[in-house]
Amino acid sequence: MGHPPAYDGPAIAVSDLRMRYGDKDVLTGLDLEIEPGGVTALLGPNGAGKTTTIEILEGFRGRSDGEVSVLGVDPARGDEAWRARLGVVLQEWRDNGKWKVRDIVGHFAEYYRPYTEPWGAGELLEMVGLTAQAGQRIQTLSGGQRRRLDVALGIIGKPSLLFLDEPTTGFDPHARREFHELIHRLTDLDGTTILLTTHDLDEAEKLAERIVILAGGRIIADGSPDQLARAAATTAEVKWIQEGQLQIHATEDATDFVRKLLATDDGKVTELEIHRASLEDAYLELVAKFEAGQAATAVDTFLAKLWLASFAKREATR
Ligand SMILES: Nc1ncnc2c1ncn2[C@@H]1O[C@H](COP(=O)(O)OP(=O)(O)OP(=O)(O)O)[C@@H](O)[C@H]1O
Repeated sequence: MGHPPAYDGPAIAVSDLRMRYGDKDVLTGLDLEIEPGGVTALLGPNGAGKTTTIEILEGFRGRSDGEVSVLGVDPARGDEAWRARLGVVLQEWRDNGKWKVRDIVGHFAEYYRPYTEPWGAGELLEMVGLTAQAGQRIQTLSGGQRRRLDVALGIIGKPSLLFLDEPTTGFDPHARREFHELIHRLTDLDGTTILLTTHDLDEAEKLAERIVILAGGRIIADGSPDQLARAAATTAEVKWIQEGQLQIHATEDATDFVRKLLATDDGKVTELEIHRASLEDAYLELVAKFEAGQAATAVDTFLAKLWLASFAKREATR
């Protein structure tokens, strides 16, 4: 009654999305499909285009080219009823700090009422852990409390799809943990799909069942935290000193390599070390190269590591 018809396609479907600012290509052909339910993290270094992507999906930003469907609607043509099915938590937004927490929640609830039955202020503030702050002015909240209010305002209309842009930037470890607990609580709500952006791999691994890595204008890796970790962990780096020289060799079978090395070294190998690359190593290297302005090399190296790993896996299953 008054509610939009149920939609049972993908929550998000993006095909060959392109975005160019002036003469700078930020997205160069992004393909992404997200089924309803669960948390997906869009992970990437600063400047990779995460905010651009999420703002296009939210309908806040036009695109240069490509097909985009969010809850079955092109965001460029989304109406108010469509918007009311989305929850949006921006990187930061300004409001009047003199408002009381309970009052701003009530104000936002009214916006959604023509389309849906919003959360009541009491239960919503309880859910985000702000009951004690209900009568406080926004300007007196801590950073973590402030962010929880942002989330409360994002979910007040019981959205089918919630966007969170860099939700924990600037948090201390305690606030971050509390926030992660809040997200886990939200995913227990009926069928809410969450897409969040972060540049922190640890956060993506803790929060999301699917991690999509964006770099160099496109998606360069996509999988569960476990799948990506396994893909990155297959290659090992063997380091040793021989006749005063540091030697390094990358291999998928470190045991076999070391056995052969020691069988023929005449006792000259010292300081032998085996380091198995982790997803974190691969990702940190990607970020460092990206920040040094070597976007193309960064992506190639990262892909080589994951490719080598998936190739090794294919060989092993033959
Ligand atoms: N309105 C704009 N005009 C011109 N360039 C822009 C605009 N918005 C973003 N950019 C550029 O596009 C690139 C991607 O920016 P975007 O904010 O989407 O990246 P991001 O991955 O969200 O980064 P961060 O993690 O730092 O928020 C950056 O180089 C940025 O400077």
